[in-house]
Amino acid sequence: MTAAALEFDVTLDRPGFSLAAEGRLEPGVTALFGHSGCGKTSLLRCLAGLERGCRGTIRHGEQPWQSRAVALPPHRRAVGLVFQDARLFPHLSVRGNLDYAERRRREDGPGRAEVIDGLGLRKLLDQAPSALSGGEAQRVALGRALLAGPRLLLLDEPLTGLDSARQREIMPLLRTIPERFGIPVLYVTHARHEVLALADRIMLMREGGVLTHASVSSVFSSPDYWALLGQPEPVVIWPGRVVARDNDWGLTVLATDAGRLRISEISADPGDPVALRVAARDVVLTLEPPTATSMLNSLPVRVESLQTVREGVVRVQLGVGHKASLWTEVTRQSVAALRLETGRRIHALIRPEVLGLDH
Ligand SMILES: Nc1ncnc2c1ncn2[C@@H]1O[C@H](COP(=O)(O)OP(=O)(O)OP(=O)(O)O)[C@@H](O)[C@H]1O
Repeated sequence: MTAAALEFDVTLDRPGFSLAAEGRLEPGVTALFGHSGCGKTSLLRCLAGLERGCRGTIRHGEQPWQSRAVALPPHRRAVGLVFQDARLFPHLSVRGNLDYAERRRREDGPGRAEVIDGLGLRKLLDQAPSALSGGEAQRVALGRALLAGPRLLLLDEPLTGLDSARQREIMPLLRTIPERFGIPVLYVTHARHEVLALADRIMLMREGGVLTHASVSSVFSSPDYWALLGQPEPVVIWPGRVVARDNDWGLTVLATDAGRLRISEISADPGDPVALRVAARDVVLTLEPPTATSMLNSLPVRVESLQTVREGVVRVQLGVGHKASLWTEVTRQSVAALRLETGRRIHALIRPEVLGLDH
């Protein structure tokens, strides 16, 4: 399949609501996140060609899907859509639902066996949709969308309504889709943990517009967006990579912009990418690097800024090396005891949490 980006600049006007959204979706998972009613589903419907009132331009690679002169109908856009409810054809078996999608395929796409085995559908082929659990039905819906050979996959809260065990079952499958099939995936969700576990980038919407569109790590690490993300405390996301396993101690060593970190062993191999979340509460400040502590990671840091956020509580921004930063919150008493001021060099003990791995 050709991996091409989707570019759009669209508007949609409804009584009491206006959408004006612009962006470029590269292959990979982009989470579409924002408060209820900000226009996420409306944008998805515009891209899929389902909103008659949608104006503007949409282009997939070199192919215009919408312009002044062109308005490709939904079935010519090769868009795969999966909603919160699986919407399978009830009168067809799982096999029948998949056959239908394959017959509609216009161009090349993933192989039938690859989709069936990749999503664990083989045992379900002869079942009726009414006999499937919610998680199974969503897997079939994904399989059906992929077999139609989509150039863009639009997922509208596909995990909502599933219990956490079923979510854990489907998340790793969703994560592999862009890499395996090389298509952009736009993923609407209200769940922060899904964004952190699945997405490469996040498109943050507010009141019908795109507020920012950038890597998950840069958006989550920026205080500007914590309120909209519903982020309860300061946090940074550090992209990293596994560099080694320390089998003697059952540890995994990671390389990050903040330097090498050690964490409890995870099921990842050297070279694998990982994302680390470090929240304010996982950071402890100390004047000297400790000689022995159960916190595995001690980093030299520099105080970048201090801000009183609540009575007696001071938020401290720390620089780590040249590229990484970190937040913590301390009492006024600790500010005095550690003599914290901008530019001061101290040490931070941190306990990073690894994101997006099922272990
Ligand atoms: N079919 C419709 N007719 C008229 N107004 C609509 C229709 N669908 C949605 N709206 C309105 O358009 C606005 C955007 O709705 P949309 O469903 O795109 O938001 P959303 O961000 O997907 O919300 P949610 O997170 O609750 O699903 C809202 O004000 C909504 O009430």
